[in-house]
Amino acid sequence: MASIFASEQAHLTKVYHQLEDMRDTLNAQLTANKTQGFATKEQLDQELTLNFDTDIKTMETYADIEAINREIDIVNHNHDISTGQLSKVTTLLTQPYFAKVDLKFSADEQPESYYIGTVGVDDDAGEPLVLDWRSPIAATYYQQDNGPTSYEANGQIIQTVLTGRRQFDIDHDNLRAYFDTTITIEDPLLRDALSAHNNATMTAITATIQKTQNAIVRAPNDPVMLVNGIAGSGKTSVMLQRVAYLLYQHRETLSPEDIYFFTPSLTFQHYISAVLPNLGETNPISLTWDQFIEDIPDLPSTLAKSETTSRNQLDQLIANLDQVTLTPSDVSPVTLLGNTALNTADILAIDQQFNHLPMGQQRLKAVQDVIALRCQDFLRTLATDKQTQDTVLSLSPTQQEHYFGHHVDPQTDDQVHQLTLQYLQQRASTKSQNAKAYQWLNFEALGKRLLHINHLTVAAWLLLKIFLTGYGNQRAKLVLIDEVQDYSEVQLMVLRHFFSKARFIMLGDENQAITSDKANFDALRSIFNTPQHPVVTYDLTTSYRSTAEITALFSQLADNAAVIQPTSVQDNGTAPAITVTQNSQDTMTQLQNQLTSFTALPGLTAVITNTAQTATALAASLQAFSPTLITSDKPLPTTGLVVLPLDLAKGLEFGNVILPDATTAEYPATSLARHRLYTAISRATHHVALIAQDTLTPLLGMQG
Ligand SMILES: Nc1ncnc2c1ncn2[C@@H]1O[C@H](COP(=O)(O)OP(=O)(O)OP(=O)(O)O)[C@@H](O)[C@H]1O
Repeated sequence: MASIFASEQAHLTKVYHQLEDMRDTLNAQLTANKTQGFATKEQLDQELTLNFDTDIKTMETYADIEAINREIDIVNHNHDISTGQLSKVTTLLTQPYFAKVDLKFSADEQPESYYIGTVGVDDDAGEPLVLDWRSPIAATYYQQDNGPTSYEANGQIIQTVLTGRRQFDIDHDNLRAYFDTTITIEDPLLRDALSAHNNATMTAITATIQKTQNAIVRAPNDPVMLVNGIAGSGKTSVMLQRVAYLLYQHRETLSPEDIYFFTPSLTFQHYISAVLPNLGETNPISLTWDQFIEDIPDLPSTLAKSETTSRNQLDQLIANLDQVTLTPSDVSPVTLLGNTALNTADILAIDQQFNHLPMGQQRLKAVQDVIALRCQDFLRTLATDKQTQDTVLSLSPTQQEHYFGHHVDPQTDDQVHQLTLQYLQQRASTKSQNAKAYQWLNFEALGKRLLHINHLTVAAWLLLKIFLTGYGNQRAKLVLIDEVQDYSEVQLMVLRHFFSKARFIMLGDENQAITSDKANFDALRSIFNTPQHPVVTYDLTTSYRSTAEITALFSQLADNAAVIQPTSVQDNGTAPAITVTQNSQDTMTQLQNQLTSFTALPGLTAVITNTAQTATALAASLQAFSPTLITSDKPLPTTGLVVLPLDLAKGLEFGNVILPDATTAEYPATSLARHRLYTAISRATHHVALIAQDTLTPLLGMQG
């Protein structure tokens, strides 16, 4: 054993030196590159004479500029390559690798060893020094199939034999321990990771991704994927690893700006924000549902925020749209610079020109195009107006620059007319947008008329606009929805159609549906299924977050309690503390005692309340503990006490959790309350305490 340790330490030392050499070489290259960059710039300043006197001189000048631009491009390109490489080497210098696989490719050859790290780098000879965890060979580490196994590279299945699988605990160039996981199914690295007390920010799980989780990280790129996993099963962690994996696999075609990530809260966005950067990747575009709505331009403020229209009504509306005939109340006049360019009758007449087409995108696009032409005609006529022409002729030099880009001196009537038209076009396009983007179509009025309702909802307005005009985001390639059980059917319909070209990955746990009227997973599938591409579901049933005792407590509240397993590597913890108090003073004393003991423990302590009002009131009365009251956009502190309502605790975790209002009144015997209690308890990693004044929630009857 000692000799294995010594030889692994020797290998690590060697790799570490190579990495240090690479870092020094890259730094030197970057310095040289910078010097060359300055030299090129100086050359540009000194040598380049801009001469546009004749056509030939102009062409020569352009050729010189082109040549210098090429040199600058080369310098920039070299700079980007060196910076990218340096960032990888720097990442590895904290921990060069975390695992090794020994693979035997043919019976008569010795196994080859591959060291796996957070990123990959090659040595000077172009041989892999450390393999990226996302590389094809690294799949054998995660699949954990000792003996014959295979992996896929460039579309080919490569057969091999896994003869060794070793994990390392490494700090810089210091090997602290190694574990041969072919010998034991224990996962010491996982145990270490789970006993850590870092609650303020989520950390990547690269070294310890489990087999079922790996199947999701490396899953085929199906159009719609649903990860159905119990609390703490690693849904968010796995999905972030998958994003890093997809960005690596599809580097040429997928970039972070193509990915939209729907999160439950801004606090949660802060919580996960470091994971991908630590994996060397840029975060995708993160947004909550509310941010998504706020970003929609032209959304009328009069729309109803709460959803009163059912999916069924919206399905019917969409199905019958092609039969719709526009009426005067459905359209608004088009005004240009304060003048009515087209009134409602004009617009309806244009629509009638296309009545051979069913109502829908094609027809309305045709109407839109004609309206745009008519607006141009209108401006052309306006440009003949003498007074407007005089205004143009008396524009100051600065105004001329603004409207035309240069000074003007029209000589003929025709030139004056042209300039006036240009001037009006400029003003019309910046000041009056209503000829654009179907603003002549009053979706709100149309929706109310068709649905026979007085208040149109945001979702109905959006769906109408999407189906009638093709409105939406067609650039997004991947949409991720975390905590998907908290979306209604109508919200999911909107997202599915708004991001019409995107693949979807949704993560959720029906046990954590903490508000009523949300879509269950059968409904979700019915929204996203297509005949060619049914939703592909992955189940995660092992919970990693909490001690066995806490997992047992929240598991009994699940709809599918039987399938939930605690992870076998979690150390034993302490029993949950459940206290019933007699009066409010007693409750406060219990809470303070519990806080005194919890805040002395490692990790964040959270008081999770059922409502935001209780959180605010409690935070005020617990000043002695210097609590941080978490409001929607606050990041978590690194230590101490936080007080927050359950809806803001979604997706987060805390070392120690207290539920101060575990009463019958707050958590009655309903399935919604059961889901809320399950969600609240499952936020705790190490310790949980429940306090109930008078009567404990009947949902925990067994704990009496
Ligand atoms: N393979 C793993 N290795 C190490 N830690 C893991 C692993 N899988 C999950 N965890 C840890 O378990 C905890 C829960 O993970 P995560 O938040 O991703 O789960 P989740 O299913 O999204 O949770 P929830 O739905 O309850 O909010 C995190 O601390 C995460 O680091």
